[in-house]
Amino acid sequence: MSGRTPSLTPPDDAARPVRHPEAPAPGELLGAHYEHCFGCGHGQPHGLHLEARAGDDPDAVAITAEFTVKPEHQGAPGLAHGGVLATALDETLGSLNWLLRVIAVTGRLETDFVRPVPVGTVLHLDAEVTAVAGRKIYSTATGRIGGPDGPVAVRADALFIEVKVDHFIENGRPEEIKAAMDDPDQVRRARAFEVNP
Ligand SMILES: CCCCCCCCCCCCCCCC(=O)SCCNC(=O)CCNC(=O)[C@H](O)C(C)(C)COP(=O)(O)OP(=O)(O)OC[C@H]1O[C@@H](n2cnc3c(N)ncnc32)[C@H](O)[C@@H]1OP(=O)(O)O
Repeated sequence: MSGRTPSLTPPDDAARPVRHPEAPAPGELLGAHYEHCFGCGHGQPHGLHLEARAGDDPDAVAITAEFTVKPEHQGAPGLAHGGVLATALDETLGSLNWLLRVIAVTGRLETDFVRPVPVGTVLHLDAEVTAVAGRKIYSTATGRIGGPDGPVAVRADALFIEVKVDHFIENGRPEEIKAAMDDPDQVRRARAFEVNP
């Protein structure tokens, strides 16, 4: 059974998350935040190509996402690699921050693997921010198989930490940082760094 560690439990004075007024509308596809992202980028041939959508409840900071397990995502024969499934959860949880319009990175990700996930399966994910305390964003995600209401195969609790854009500029490899910053498309440039255009 899942036993969440104390650092994933929001403090008593944590705030309810608030969807940014300019967040994507309920049901809207989020698209890739960065074309070379392993989780969502369209320019990554072996990536997950995860497609995330803003959740239907306008009062919740929530999203849904889908990821199809391909042969290149195997661990055991015919089954998804656990690390790939954790990546799908991480990417889905990371996409939530676009609804808050906050730049944040994963600090902690705790994953339960409940059922094996065969190649060819569509993993139906849903994720929600549960609380915000200063720079700390608490969120949770579930992945189901056989349909959006199917049995749970994976789930995760996470703590994301808000960072400044300097986090990427100071730590990323200069070639990719320069290419992302030089992108003439303002919205794409902003999304690569998950900031307001
Ligand atoms: C050109 C390309 C551009 C691309 C632009 C992309 C931009 C859009 C990104 C979206 C991407 C999506 C993809 C999926 C999301 C990833 O996979 S992100 C990648 C994986 N994550 C990382 O690389 C993070 C690596 N870690 C770090 O850089 C640093 O440890 C962190 C997380 C920034 C924290 O360091 P810090 O800012 O010095 O924070 P610190 O003061 O230590 O801690 C702040 C608070 O958080 C708590 N905390 C920090 N870490 C932890 C932890 N691991 N566990 C528990 N508590 C923690 C501290 O206890 C502290 O709590 P309080 O004392 O305030 O109560």
